[in-house]
Amino acid sequence: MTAPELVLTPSEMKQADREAIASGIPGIELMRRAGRAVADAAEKIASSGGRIVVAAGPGLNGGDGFIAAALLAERGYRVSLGLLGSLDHLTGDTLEAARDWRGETPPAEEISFHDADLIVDALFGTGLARDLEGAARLVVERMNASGKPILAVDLPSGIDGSTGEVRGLAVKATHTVTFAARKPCHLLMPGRAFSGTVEVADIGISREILAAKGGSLFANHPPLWLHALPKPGLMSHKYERGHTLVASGGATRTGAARLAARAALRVGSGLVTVASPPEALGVNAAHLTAIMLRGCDGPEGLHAILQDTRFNSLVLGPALGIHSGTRAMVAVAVQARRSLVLDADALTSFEGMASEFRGAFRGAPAVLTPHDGEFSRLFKDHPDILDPASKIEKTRRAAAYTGAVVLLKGADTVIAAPDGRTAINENGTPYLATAGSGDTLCGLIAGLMAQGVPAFEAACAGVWIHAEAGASFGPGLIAEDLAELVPGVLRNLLK
Ligand SMILES: NC(=O)C1=CN([C@@H]2O[C@H](COP(=O)(O)OP(=O)(O)OC[C@H]3O[C@@H](n4cnc5c(N)ncnc54)[C@H](OP(=O)(O)O)[C@@H]3O)[C@@H](O)[C@H]2O)[C@H](O)CC1
Ligand SMILES: [K+]
Repeated sequence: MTAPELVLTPSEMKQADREAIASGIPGIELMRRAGRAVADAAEKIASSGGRIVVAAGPGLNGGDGFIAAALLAERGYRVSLGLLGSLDHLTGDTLEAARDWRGETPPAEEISFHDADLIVDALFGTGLARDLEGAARLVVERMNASGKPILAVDLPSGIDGSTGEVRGLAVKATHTVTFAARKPCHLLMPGRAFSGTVEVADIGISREILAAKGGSLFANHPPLWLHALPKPGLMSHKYERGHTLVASGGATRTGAARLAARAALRVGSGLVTVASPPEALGVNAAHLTAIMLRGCDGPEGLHAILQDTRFNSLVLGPALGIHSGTRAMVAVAVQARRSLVLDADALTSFEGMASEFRGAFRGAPAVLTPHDGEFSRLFKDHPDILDPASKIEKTRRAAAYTGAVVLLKGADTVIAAPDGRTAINENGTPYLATAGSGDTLCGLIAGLMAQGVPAFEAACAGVWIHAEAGASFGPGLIAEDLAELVPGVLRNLLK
């Protein structure tokens, strides 16, 4: 089975580099391999004998650029190289790499990109330390204005490797070659959009070293959680596949719960029940068939239903209303220690009250699924959680604080477990930004937990399945479609 894809932060990658060097691969050799991978990638983009312009920076990223430039010239390309900063200031492996290059080294701000078939961006990689200004900014502006294909070395210059943020200005690359493992900026927005097609080149750093220095951050793909998905056997009974309970809003706000319920059923929860306020029983009954229905009058009603221990997984939040009654429902659910998904109103009802969530979810598996706005409202009195520039860091801190798996939604959804395991999702589609889409996601996660899938794996799998379903449909997608697309996604996954 394929191993999960490790993603390393720039500082983890630096440690892995050091470890690889300590284990006997000289730094210059790592750089030569990196430079060769860049040259190989350039050859796939620019036709033979074409013109390639390399912009090299003062650090090791620039060193990779010198190696690539020298190799491409040897291979018959017409190569020119512009250097940011002075040749006299180059040191270490970069200086050694520069000696391979036989051509001129005019200032990068003076080289022309207009007749290039390909631009190689080797200005800055993981060592970017501040916003682009002056000469660096000028070069990047001209590269972007050229309209030529740009191959970024390691990452597009100006993008922060650990957060994916633009530091003032960044290269808009069409291709990126990175080394050993992807960095967060290749998956997080906006870095992902600036990276173009990303290729990971093996430069001989072993997976053992990568896993020892990184090991807690992953790209969210099936190898991360497929092993945890249930595969119902011939003898399995619907009660063994769990019973998901979804709380419904009032008479005019019932659709969200039914969307979640349908998704839970489609993802394999053996039974699913909508818990409905008495006044909404009629409207819910008119729309439900395979899904069961129970009257549930507020927190007391929920408490009574949960006396039946077969309800093992709950969704609370979609369209429940923002008020103390919703807080009381959450309290009942937490006390009952069932698998729990909290979304929407169940989060916003705790605006500025995150302290009530402190460690609250340590007793049973729980997943919180905020979007940015819900996250900011919930943790508004917690700058330590809201302030980090990195979405990964924010999500991890929220998970550590609450003891729940936290799933911070977006084009680059991040899922973090309290133990630090974190995944970044990348198969999303803009078509998922449609009313009710989040309700469906809650149902998928709860339905997986009902079947015994642990919270982190359920959240990761739920996000991926949800996005895959959305992407398979494309334009015109509405939330009602999503649950119906789940069987096709599962069929492919489980075959
Ligand atoms: N296994 C690997 O991944 C390998 C990666 N390699 C390459 O190494 C780079 C990282 O190299 P590093 O030297 O640490 O950093 P950079 O080259 O990205 O940048 C550092 C230099 O850039 C200057 N700098 C930083 N920010 C700015 C800025 N905003 N404006 C101008 N100059 C800037 C910095 O100067 P300081 O004044 O801050 O010191 C440095 O001079 C990695 O990305 C890979 O490409 C190796 O080849 C080995 C294998
Ligand atoms: K770069």
